[in-house]
Amino acid sequence: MASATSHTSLSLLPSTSRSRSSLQAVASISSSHFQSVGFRAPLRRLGFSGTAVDPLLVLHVAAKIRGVGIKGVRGVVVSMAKKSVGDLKSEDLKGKKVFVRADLNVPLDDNQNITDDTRIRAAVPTIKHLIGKGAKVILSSHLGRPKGVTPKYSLTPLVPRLSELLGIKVEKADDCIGPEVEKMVAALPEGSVLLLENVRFYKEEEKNDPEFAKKLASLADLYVNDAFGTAHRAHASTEGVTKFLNPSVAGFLLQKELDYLVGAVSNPKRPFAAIVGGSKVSSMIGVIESLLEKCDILLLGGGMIFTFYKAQGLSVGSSLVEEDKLALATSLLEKAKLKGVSLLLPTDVIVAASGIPDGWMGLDIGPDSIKTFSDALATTKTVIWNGPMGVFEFDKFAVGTEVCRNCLPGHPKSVTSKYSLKPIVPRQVRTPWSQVWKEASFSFADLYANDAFGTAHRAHASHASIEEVTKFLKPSVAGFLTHKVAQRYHPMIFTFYKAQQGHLVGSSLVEEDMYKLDLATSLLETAKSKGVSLLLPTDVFIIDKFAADHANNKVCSYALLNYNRGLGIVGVNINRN
Ligand SMILES: Nc1ncnc2c1ncn2[C@@H]1O[C@H](COP(=O)(O)OP(=O)(O)OP(=O)(O)O)[C@@H](O)[C@H]1O
Ligand SMILES: O=C(O)[C@H](O)COP(=O)(O)O
Repeated sequence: MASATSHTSLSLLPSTSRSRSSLQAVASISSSHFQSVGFRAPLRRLGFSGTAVDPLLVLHVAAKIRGVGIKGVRGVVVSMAKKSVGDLKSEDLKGKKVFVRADLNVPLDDNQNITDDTRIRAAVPTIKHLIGKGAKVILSSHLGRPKGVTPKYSLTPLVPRLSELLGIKVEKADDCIGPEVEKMVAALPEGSVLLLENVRFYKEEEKNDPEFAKKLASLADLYVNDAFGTAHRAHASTEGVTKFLNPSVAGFLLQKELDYLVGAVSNPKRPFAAIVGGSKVSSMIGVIESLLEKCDILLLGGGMIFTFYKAQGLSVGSSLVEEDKLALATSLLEKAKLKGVSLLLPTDVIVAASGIPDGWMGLDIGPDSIKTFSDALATTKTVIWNGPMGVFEFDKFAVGTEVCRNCLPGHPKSVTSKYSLKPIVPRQVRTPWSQVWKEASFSFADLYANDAFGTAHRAHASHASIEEVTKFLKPSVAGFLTHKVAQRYHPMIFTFYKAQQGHLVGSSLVEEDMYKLDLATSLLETAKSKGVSLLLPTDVFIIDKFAADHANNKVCSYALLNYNRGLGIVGVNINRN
């Protein structure tokens, strides 16, 4: 696929020579990767050639497939010897007080509404099983990372949804230990649930303080851990309590995830890839070392990559670096080589200006890396994933994580992850949102005006109130603000694209008359003859399904807007036929 213009470097970063020299136009990623995402942050190519683009990858993977084919491994799920809640008999549970640690760390909006209840729903089978057998469930969780008692991290907003899903009225305590809680526990009838307050309101929780663990344990007769998302933490309510409660067993969710994980790691369908991201290499040393023994391809992303870059002598600006782990990074790279594991580091990153004047921070992997990673993932049969590729909490740095997620083999079943991707999957994507919105919201109005210019680029998948609504309300018109800005950033580039034979412009604004097309061609030629570097964006941010249906889609002016702001132009390549 070629781009609209030559791959000229665009100097869009602030005027430090280092920045200039390292920024290039994005040109090599297929549009399908970007149908639903948009880049609006600068890109920096890192030139990390040592391990990133691995020409031997295909051969290596083919060799692994041949090697493994002989063993004939087929996606075996290995059962853990650990006891689970399903192993407990009715007589073990009837009338018993069961301390259930779940991970109810759900996202809440500013009004304390749950924006994604996946974790609550995931906890339900275990709780229902227990109450169905006459147990008294003492339900515990953390929410967020509070420092002391913090009302906005109270578990109270979860009570209605929990009650609804369980079909019983869930009681809620204002604390998680102490005489009041003990009283409430004593009053619990069989088959009921008492939700304790956020266990992290006590600093002793994260410190795994034995006294605190003992107090929690004293509330119950036995223990069930179903908090998979928190299973990597040795906290009082996850690890500490097990020293005081017997039996201590896994809940259904934890058991299921462990089965997948153990199956995936000990007996993977090959090629077997591991994706390790997140913020720090220090917290992943053990994971990486152990994965190097097992996997064929190791993809590294997130903040930890900068320690690897720095260890290779590359400049990393103000990005996250663990200075004391440079030697470790080098040794991990060497170990990968030794073990024949294709260790892929991103070759480019998306950067953001930081408060430090001369600094930039790498906050997501860039398009080239995404392409490399996607290609690598396309060859695999098993993937385990821990940690995001970038600062996914911000839309513009969530792209690497999101695109990799979409490339997973057999997505989503073959994946096991400590790191849940659900916070970055817009809720509407997972529900039949067009139907929901059609019935719920759009029926309120007779016609529609969109004046949300700042959100105008959001038509791709998730924002029904911007694009989907227009299918149900006629007329749908621009508000004054949207109209004004659209006029100002008149996307003339598409006339130039069209004038260059063969470029697809979808439904973008083109001045079709031959005069304008000829004019555009002659301007391009004049620029050439005068030796002027006429730079057109090599890619643009589009709305709607550009790749699927070029004819009926529009290309928005965001690239130009960003160009004018000096923010960089990244997004979807302009295709040639
Ligand atoms: N390039 C980056 N620079 C800084 N932070 C990053 C980068 N990429 C990802 N992150 C951050 O990493 C975090 C996730 O990392 P991780 O899974 O290690 O969790 P953590 O909470 O940081 O660490 P832990 O769970 O070990 O306490 C996310 O909050 C994400 O914003
Ligand atoms: O959301 C999560 O990753 C889990 O609930 C664990 O939360 P934590 O990272 O704050 O321990």
